[in-house]
Amino acid sequence: MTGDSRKTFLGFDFSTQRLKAIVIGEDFSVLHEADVEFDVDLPEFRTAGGVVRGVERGEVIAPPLLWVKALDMVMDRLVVAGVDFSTIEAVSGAGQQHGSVWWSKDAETRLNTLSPDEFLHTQLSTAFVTDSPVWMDSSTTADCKALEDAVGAEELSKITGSRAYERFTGPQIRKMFRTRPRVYQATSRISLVSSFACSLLVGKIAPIDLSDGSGMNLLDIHTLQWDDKCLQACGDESLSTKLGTPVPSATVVGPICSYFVGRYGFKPDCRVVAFTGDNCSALAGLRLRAGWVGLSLGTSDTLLLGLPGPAAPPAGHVLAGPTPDAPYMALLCFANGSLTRQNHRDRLAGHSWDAFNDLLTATVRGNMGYMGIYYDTAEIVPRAPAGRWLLDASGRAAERVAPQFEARALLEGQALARRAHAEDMGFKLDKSSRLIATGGASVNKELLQIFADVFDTPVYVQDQHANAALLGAAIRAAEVWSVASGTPLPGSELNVSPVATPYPDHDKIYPPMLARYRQIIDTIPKLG
Ligand SMILES: Nc1ncnc2c1ncn2[C@@H]1O[C@H](COP(=O)(O)OP(=O)(O)O)[C@@H](O)[C@H]1O
Ligand SMILES: O=C(CO)[C@@H](O)[C@H](O)COP(=O)(O)O
Repeated sequence: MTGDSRKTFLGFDFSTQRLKAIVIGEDFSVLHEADVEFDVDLPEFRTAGGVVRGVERGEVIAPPLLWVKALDMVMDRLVVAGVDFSTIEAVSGAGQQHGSVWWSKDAETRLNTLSPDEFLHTQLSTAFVTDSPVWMDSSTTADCKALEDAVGAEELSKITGSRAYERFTGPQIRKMFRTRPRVYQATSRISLVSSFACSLLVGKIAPIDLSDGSGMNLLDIHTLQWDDKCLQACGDESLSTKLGTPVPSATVVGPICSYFVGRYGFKPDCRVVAFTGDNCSALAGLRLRAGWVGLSLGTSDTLLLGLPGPAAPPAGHVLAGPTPDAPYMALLCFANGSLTRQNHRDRLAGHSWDAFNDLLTATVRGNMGYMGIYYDTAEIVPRAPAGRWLLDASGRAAERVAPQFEARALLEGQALARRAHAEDMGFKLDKSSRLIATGGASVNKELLQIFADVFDTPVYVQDQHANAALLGAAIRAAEVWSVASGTPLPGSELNVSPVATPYPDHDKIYPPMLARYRQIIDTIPKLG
């Protein structure tokens, strides 16, 4: 459709299990969508849940070529969906946080000279020196300790907004520097998953944005620059060059590269806006108001809150925010989210969420005293190894428990954990609060009902789209383009609708369970 005057905006989400793409109009309405599920659509990479378990305990990686191949695949699906790429004014994206991409010495040249006649993955087959450690990796406990010893645990939290966490990129870089020095030396640049994905779109190594950059234990969230002490503790003098200078999230990184112009028909002046972390993008997509807390139910479960200024939390994280409305944000992440729910759904009810929900409704709130903690993968909050604890009403380990009690124990246990640790981090929740749920599991009303009862607050979902990170990516592209080009856009307000409100007796059931949850986690083993 040449000469079409519509303006559209493209967003990507390179999340843990899939790559999603969305095209929105000037009013932010959704025009087209496509996605690529890594395990199903790219079986040659042999991922399970989008990742590969490494040989070492706690090691979790993903091959960057998987994401490269997925990009061409999702683009082809957008073509089939009828997208006219010549109307796209700007592109942005989100990526799973903390994962690092290790570029080889010739990567920049390869990115600069991409030919539209060949697939990206054939042209970039030698662009990476190793697989990417991702956010589920928990193999860097020794590096976290070394970083905290070098900087001071509280000082690190003051500077970077987080104590040292296994999945954070600084400790991951330190492990690479320590255990695989040749890989470290052979690396020209280190990207986050978000800035790596952006690099493919701009045909050069794109800068790390400040919001996702705050998930590394390397950035001073006050000065918004790399902190020298943290850099020294994690690598050598070449580390700041390998990372490049971080930029505000609202930066136009460049025009789209000629590969996308030649292959898909983008305009040469289509702008690429810095990509950010998926949770940062979700915060942008949810456009949270005061008192609203975001609940992202993707592979991980996260709680999100906009903050007016930086803070030094004892647990959880404070990041630079992704938009001017949210200069800072609080984030609490639980590793055992949807994949853990899905594993136990398969075990207890077969492959159907409806059958799993039937189990949930076959037992009462409070679950006759059965409580469970299910960590299929090492947990982040609290820091604990994989394990499973199921207790009966008298506090004894329960065995051979009927599936309905297990199903509810799993979900009530998860919701109680989210609430307890949110309180510990200082998330303010009261009757006037709202939880705004997003991500794959936010379509499950039985699950959201449990969160409403445990949190003593109604749960809402966004009307426009179930995936705020993806929508947020396209909205960020539109908003940054609008400012940069001086072209006002009509945009649209966020509409949310209530899907679950607390039952009247919830406050008799869940506060005692919350106290019991705290006692139980005191007794389970901890990482480190
Ligand atoms: N009806 C449902 N109830 C609970 N969870 C669901 C439901 N439908 C999908 N999911 C979960 O959503 C998850 C994917 O969510 P998504 O936000 O796409 O993840 P990510 O962004 O991390 O790749 C799957 O692991 C699946 O278990
Ligand atoms: O580690 C974190 C946040 O700190 C995770 O939330 C990742 O960002 C993965 O996100 P999802 O794929 O689960 O949305």
